[in-house]
Amino acid sequence: MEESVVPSGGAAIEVRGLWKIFGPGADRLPRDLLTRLSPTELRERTGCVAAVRDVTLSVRPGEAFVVMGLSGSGKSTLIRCLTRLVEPSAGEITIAGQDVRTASPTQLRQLRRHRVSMVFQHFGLLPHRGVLDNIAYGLEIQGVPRARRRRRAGELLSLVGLDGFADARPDTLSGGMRQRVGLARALACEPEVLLFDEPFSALDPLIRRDMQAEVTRLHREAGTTMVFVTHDLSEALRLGERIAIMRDGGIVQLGTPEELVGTPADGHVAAFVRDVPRGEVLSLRWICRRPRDGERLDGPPLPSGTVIRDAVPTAMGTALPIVVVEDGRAVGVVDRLDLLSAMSGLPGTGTATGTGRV
Ligand SMILES: Nc1ncnc2c1ncn2[C@@H]1O[C@H](COP(=O)(O)OP(=O)(O)OP(=O)(O)O)[C@@H](O)[C@H]1O
Repeated sequence: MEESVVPSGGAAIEVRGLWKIFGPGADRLPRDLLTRLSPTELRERTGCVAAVRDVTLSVRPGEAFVVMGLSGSGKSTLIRCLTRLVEPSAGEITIAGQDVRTASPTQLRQLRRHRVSMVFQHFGLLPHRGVLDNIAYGLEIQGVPRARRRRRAGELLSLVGLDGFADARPDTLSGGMRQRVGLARALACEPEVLLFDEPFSALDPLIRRDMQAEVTRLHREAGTTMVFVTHDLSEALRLGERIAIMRDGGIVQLGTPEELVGTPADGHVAAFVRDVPRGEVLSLRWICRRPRDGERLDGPPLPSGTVIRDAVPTAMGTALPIVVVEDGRAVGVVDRLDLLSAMSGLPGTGTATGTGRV
């Protein structure tokens, strides 16, 4: 094992106490000053910006993880710090088993070429090369022989649905097609971790949905760890198994879509998720409650992971409470009123808060 390859406790990405300060004398600012001052005070007193502010997070192998926040909240800086495209001011980062902060230039190069790929909003394609050669570019840098890299690039070309465009120049393609080329190029190297910085925000809404579905499919099939940066909540909910919401460089809440929608940590998160259709995100696991005295328990069973919307037809077909089942065991009940109140965001009649499980 190389010297700076450290165990990361099984995580694909481990970030601890990460800071990135931009501005005059940024790296000489004492830590207690940084933690004491609000973002505005820091800017006014020192002229510096804490783009990333004491971020700690851990991404599991094979997880689809989203970093979300408004413009200027620090998402891009955070994701760029992961491979030191932006040099962090302080903190620890381990990615694909590599201690990034102590990595030598050679180790960093190896990491970026072989193990971690990045897909950018503006594609980053080489304009003078055809599609196939663009896809093969990462393999070329790795020193893969020409015949092998062209064969692999050809496979990826098919995978992203661009058969027949091997020789086309990027500027003759639509935005969606160019993003597919960017994605194929990132996938060609079979990275352990894929980082996406607002990959779909330059695309039309329909193409954007196609690409999101494509990436979700690839994620399911290949199981690659993926981190997405986005400012779009519906994209975050569609792609992310867990979502970190950033504000002023820090993480305000990190959780599953259900946790963010069901129990937003503060007014900022609540404002973000206010318009989310709760019936499409919250599951029966979240809203089920203990049976009341005398309540019948011979109603139809449904798995606890069923989202509310999908439970509606069953609820319509019975007057009895639905029995919520997990691992072959009843964990609670929900009736029509519980479903309605959960969908509307109003408090239920019983204890349907996710805490009332049997
Ligand atoms: N190179 C830089 N020099 C100085 N300040 C910077 C630099 N890069 C980013 N910042 C500042 O750091 C903060 C976070 O920026 P960042 O681009 O990471 O946010 P973001 O959430 O990705 O926003 P966007 O979605 O608009 O890209 C902002 O206040 C930004 O102005």
